[in-house]
Amino acid sequence: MMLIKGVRLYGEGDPVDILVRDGVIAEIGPWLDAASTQEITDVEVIDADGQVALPGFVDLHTHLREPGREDTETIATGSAAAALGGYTAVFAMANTDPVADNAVIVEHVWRRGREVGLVDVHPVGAVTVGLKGEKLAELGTMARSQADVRVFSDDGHCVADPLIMRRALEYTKALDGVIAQHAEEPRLTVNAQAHEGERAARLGLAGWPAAAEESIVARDCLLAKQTGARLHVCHVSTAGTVDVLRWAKERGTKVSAEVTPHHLLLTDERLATYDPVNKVNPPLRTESDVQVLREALAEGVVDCVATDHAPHAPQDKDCEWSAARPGMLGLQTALSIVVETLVRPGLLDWRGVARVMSEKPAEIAGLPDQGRPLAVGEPATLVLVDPTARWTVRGAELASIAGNTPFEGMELPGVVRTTMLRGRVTVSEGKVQS
Ligand SMILES: NC(=O)N[C@@H](CC(=O)O)C(=O)O
Ligand SMILES: [Zn+2]
Ligand SMILES: [Zn+2]
Repeated sequence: MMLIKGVRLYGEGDPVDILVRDGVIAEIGPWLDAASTQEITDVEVIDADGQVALPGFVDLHTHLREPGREDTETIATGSAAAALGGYTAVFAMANTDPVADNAVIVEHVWRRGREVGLVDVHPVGAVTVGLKGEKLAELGTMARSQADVRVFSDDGHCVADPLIMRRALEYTKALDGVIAQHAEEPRLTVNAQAHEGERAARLGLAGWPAAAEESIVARDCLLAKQTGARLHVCHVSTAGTVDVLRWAKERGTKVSAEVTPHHLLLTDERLATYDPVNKVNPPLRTESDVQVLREALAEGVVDCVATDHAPHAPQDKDCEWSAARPGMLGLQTALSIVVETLVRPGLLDWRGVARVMSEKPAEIAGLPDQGRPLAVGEPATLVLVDPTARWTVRGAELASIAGNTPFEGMELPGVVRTTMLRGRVTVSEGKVQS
């Protein structure tokens, strides 16, 4: 049994205590120890004075690199990074080696996640065999496997062929699943290295035009509307995509969308140093895109935050810009970036943080026991955040094997003190409990 003392639920109202019994929130009230728990021995007390309690975060977009690139991240190290970031569930993208395009691989990832036990690891199934975009993978077999796959994505690649995309949407509709699309028209991004605009031109980097993203999002929204299937748009990066999403939602399309922490904070101004730590797909965009993305998230046109946590080995990052792989770490810095870019400027309150980091992603993925309200009878799957403390990001100190963070040296607000998964403390005072 556990007693969490002195937290403010969703950062609202007076501080309360939360009694956790058998993995469930058993009681919530002021000064529980004085009354109901008086005779109870064996109570572990968590002093959370001044902290904010939120439902555990859910990341719809994580690259765990196992199997295949265990030199950069494993299910164990990625799970630790996730728990430290306040996450209780993550969706592991399918672009592993071998690709997670069949039941054997997704069951392996699922089982390994359970063994580690720090967060619920849900494998994402590939949409097409080998992410090649040519032939649908066995979506049904993955859905019926132990891993119970409901989110399918070729992330890293776009499902570019409109006919394959349409079939995939029809198929996943029947499975009650969702396609998460990496929206990038490949014909418009051949050799692309940076956001197409003034800065890329000045730096001599080939451009990745906003329209390469927006045209695919528009096309897929039309296909989703026509098929009645659910579409999720990965890592939205442009103001134009927000316009398309707003239009599609207004006409009743079942579309949801995520934005990454880095697209909420960083711009292509970063590229001036040619440091590949800033190379990511889709690329960092402009100040006005960043502002529009923040407002769209606050408003709900963009539904949630997803990290696109993408660990890479030093040899794939500490090299010349054009040779470097795109992607950056995200799990341990996501909350702080959301606090910095949305809570502090007053665009989102803590209730809103719970919505965009926990409730919405759980709903999009169809998870019944994540993103639940903090209420009696609900699973004790939650995170306790110190809202006023600050910390300095050091890539080498993060739990990931790789260290490629663009936030190196930044001092950020919001510190995760405790993470709890169904009553089990996975992080205590910022340390993983394995
Ligand atoms: N975001 C990235 O820049 N890279 C991702 C792939 C992806 O999300 O498209 C990766 O797997 O490294
Ligand atoms: Zn992607
Ligand atoms: Zn990704």
